[in-house]
Amino acid sequence: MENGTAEPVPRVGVVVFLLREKSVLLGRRRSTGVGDSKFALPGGHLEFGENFEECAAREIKEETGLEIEKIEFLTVTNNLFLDETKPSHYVAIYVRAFLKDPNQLPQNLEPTKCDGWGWYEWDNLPQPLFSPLEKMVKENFNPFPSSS
Ligand SMILES: CC(C)CCOP(=O)(O)OP(=O)(O)O
Ligand SMILES: [Mg+2]
Ligand SMILES: [Mg+2]
Ligand SMILES: [Mg+2]
Repeated sequence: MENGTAEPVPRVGVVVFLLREKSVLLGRRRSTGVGDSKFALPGGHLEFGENFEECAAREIKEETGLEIEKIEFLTVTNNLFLDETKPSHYVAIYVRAFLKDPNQLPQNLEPTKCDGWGWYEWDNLPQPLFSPLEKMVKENFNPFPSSS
């Protein structure tokens, strides 16, 4: 069917593994959409005209106030949320990044969408995880540079 109807279409999200030593930044989502009350990486919808790095930096700034650098593409996953009250379909572009200032603290700038941000050891992640991240962890995905 043509897209003129209210038919849902796949959307693109850029999701950021913001790394600090052996930890990643996670926040518990308060979402009217997908992943409500699950721990998830920061990130969001790719907006028209952005490249992946621009989207990552913008979403991190919007959500946490943090300035990031060394943004690098890692992988892409196809995520179907067909059982949700409002079915959705996201292609998730995963990047990793680092803090420009390692001492900068995250702020919760969107308290209606997130309970707050925290650094969590990759080997000791909180539960429950947002399903796309849960799947990557179960498949032993490693977001860290090989040298680390
Ligand atoms: C679900 C995810 C892969 C893409 C959308 O992320 P999000 O709901 O955090 O989007 P926004 O930050 O843009 O509101
Ligand atoms: Mg956002
Ligand atoms: Mg977001
Ligand atoms: Mg957004």
